[in-house]
Amino acid sequence: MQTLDITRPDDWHIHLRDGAALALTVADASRYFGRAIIMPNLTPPVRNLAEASAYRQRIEAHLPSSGNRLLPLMVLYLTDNTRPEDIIEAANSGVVYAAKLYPAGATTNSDSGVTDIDKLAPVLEAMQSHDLPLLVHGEVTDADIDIFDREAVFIDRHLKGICSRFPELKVVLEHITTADAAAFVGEAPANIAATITAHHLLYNRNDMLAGGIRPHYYCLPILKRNTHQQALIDAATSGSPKFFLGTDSAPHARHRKETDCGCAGCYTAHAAIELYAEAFDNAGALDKLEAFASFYGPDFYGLPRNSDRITLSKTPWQAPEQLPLGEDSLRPLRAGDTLQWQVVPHE
Ligand SMILES: NC(=O)N[C@@H](CC(=O)O)C(=O)O
Ligand SMILES: [Zn+2]
Ligand SMILES: [Zn+2]
Repeated sequence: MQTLDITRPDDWHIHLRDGAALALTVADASRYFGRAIIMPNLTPPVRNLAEASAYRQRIEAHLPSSGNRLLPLMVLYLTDNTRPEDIIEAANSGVVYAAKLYPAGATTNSDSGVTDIDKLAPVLEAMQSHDLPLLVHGEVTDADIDIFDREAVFIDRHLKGICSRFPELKVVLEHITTADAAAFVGEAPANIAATITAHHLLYNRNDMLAGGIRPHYYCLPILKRNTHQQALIDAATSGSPKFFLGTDSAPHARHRKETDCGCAGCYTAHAAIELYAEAFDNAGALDKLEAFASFYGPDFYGLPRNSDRITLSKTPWQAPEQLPLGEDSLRPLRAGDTLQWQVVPHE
């Protein structure tokens, strides 16, 4: 039996939601991950330290009393009304580890996002001087830009400008989906990094659209063609410290995805490290998984690497058909299908 022993990984991009959903999402996230960057796109969003602290307490109420305890790293949601003082207070708190830029209307719960990125300059200045990383949902929202081009256009129109105007600002381009993004980040200075999801490593748009439309593969940024998928696999397995694990696990009730106008987001937290192991195994690069999953994220954020370990074994198992999300249920990625890797419990 093939096994793989790695330092405990962290998830640098996850949606836990709130309320009753936390029972599922916190249990799944805390099973193997040491820390998680908690996305702030609630309704209303997490806009300041007080809201981040309150949200962290609601998450902590669901942490298991024994076994691994997840450390939630909170994130502020930038709006048109965010003030530099909000940033400074958060950066000094030990609770908030980043702030997130959602262009207004770009993705799920981004209505309160930023409408004019140029006006964010004083906030970005404060983030740069207080070493608070900027996390970016990098897509333009212009109706005349094709949905498959929105990430590449965002890099050209906005990200390049932000990076040159704030050369010391730490920036994470979240959930990258294109060869353009992988190349931009790969060639940028060390303070520019990217997260990559398991589903963007495992799938391309054919998996979502060929032979029938599969709403559970629909997420934003949308899956691209296979050449982009290959560029992401190459980046994740390259050994470059600029690319690290961020699941973007994003739960939506099944009836909100299987409908006329379905929500964007794939739920992968039920089998996150297992799905990454499969993607790295498929690429013949299992030896690169540990650094991607457990080293480069904390190194970038200036945090210590986890000191304990987990063990994966190549033992096929069946993913659940559905999971309870509060009063609703959700279909996790690969529902009912065979997964190749599982985590072996340590004594
Ligand atoms: N990725 C998604 O498709 N959805 C995320 C939002 C996001 O990360 O863009 C969600 O909150 O559902
Ligand atoms: Zn996003
Ligand atoms: Zn996300």
